[in-house]
Amino acid sequence: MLLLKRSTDQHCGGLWSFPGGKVEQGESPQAAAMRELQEETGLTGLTWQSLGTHSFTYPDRLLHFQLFGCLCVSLTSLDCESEHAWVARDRLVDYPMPAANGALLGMLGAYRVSVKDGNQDEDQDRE
Ligand SMILES: Nc1nc2c([nH]c(=O)n2[C@@H]2O[C@H](COP(=O)(O)OP(=O)(O)OP(=O)(O)O)[C@@H](O)[C@H]2O)c(=O)[nH]1
Repeated sequence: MLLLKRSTDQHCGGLWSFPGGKVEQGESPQAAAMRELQEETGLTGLTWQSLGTHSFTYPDRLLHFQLFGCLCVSLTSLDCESEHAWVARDRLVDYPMPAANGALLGMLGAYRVSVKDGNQDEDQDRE
């Protein structure tokens, strides 16, 4: 899984978060996820899966999340402004994240990845 370290001037600054951001007017949640991934990491995601929705209230804002999983098959375009880390699913707990992410991590349990490559199913390690 790809995590980005939030800059100190952002909401939840200094914590690790998934690539993402706010949906713009007239944009679908998946289109927003694809755009934010591209803007924040330079990557293009494939085989997008919706993993569910979650609402969380911070002291200063109410947020509605829609979480997607995708594969990033080619990493040659990786270009993150912020510090980033590729983290195995079972190590995500080692990275301090915003309070809302507790539930998001639970939703990742529904994410199953396999890439059809000829007759073989391969596990993909860049989620
Ligand atoms: N991208 C992202 N945002 C998260 C996560 N968890 C979480 O609580 N948030 C919150 O979701 C909100 C939207 O994220 P964002 O700040 O990245 O969105 P953005 O890039 O469109 O906004 P900006 O351009 O104003 O910084 C923020 O309040 C952020 O703290 C997460 O895992 N990833």
